Amino acid sequence: MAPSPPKLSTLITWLLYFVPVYIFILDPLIRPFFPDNSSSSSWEDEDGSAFEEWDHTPSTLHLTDDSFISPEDGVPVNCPGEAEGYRVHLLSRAPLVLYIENFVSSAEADHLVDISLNKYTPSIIYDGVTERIDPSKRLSDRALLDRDDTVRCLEDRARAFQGWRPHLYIERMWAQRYNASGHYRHHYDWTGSLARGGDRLSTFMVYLGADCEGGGTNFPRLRRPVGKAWCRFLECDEDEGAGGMQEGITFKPIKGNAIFWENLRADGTGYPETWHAAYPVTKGTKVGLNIWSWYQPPKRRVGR
Ligand SMILES: O=C(O)CCC(=O)C(=O)O
Ligand SMILES: [Fe+2]
Repeated sequence: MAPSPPKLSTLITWLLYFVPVYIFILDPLIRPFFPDNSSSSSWEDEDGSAFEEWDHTPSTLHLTDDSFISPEDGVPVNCPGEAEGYRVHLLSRAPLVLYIENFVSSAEADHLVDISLNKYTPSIIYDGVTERIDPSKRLSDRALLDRDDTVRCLEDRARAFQGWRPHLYIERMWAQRYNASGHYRHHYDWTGSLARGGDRLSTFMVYLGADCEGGGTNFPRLRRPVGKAWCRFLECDEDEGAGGMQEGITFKPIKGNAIFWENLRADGTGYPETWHAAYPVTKGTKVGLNIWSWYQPPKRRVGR
């Protein structure tokens, strides 16, 4: 006698078991074998328009080009005005998000602002094809910093912070200045371009100048840690201007402090949780410093 087909109720029961097994067990297991770089084509702003944030985009990634990255060229590191040390606080494990108090000293911050003056040009965005100025998405000025002693010292600090990780390249540093109404809409710093030669593994967002109101750095997909301890660094409901309306967490601009986060998972795909924005400055001026680290996977030797 042919076996009778399973009853509908049995099928539904199987499905109810299968869905959580797939989501929590099978999918995480097979995901590393099928890296999802589709995120590279989903650079979407909240209004649904394609939007990327590159400051400088080589048509092919040349991580040896010293107009784009800061090669380790053996120049001895001399750190004028360096602070005693910094303090690190863990905000999230995956993605790794760390808050660094006193990452640059006040003297270093002032020096970096000084050398950025007279170098500012309007910040651009890049949509994968053309670079353009679009103040509705990014309204700020940026300055490429010369690699003087302080900048080299900071490159060295950023490398050390990341354990002198091999295959990591520090991008030339840009200062970014926001005056009143300056902002940067939500975006990722990564692009899903690892297979094409490299991607931004990590970001240090350093506050060099914070004589401003507003201008917090918002991560709508990160959750605020419990307790009040983080309210020193994060907008909390009682903070004026926080308004209780903001999604996720918002870091207050505090001179000398930095947020560090990893953009890429171990398999090279980007973390959606790193979606972030610079909220509008409502008064005064904010100056930030981006330190981006690129990762370029080692090339496999053929025939071994
Ligand atoms: O200025 C900020 O708070 C964030 C800046 C930023 O996200 C960027 O320049 O990529
Ligand atoms: Fe960013």
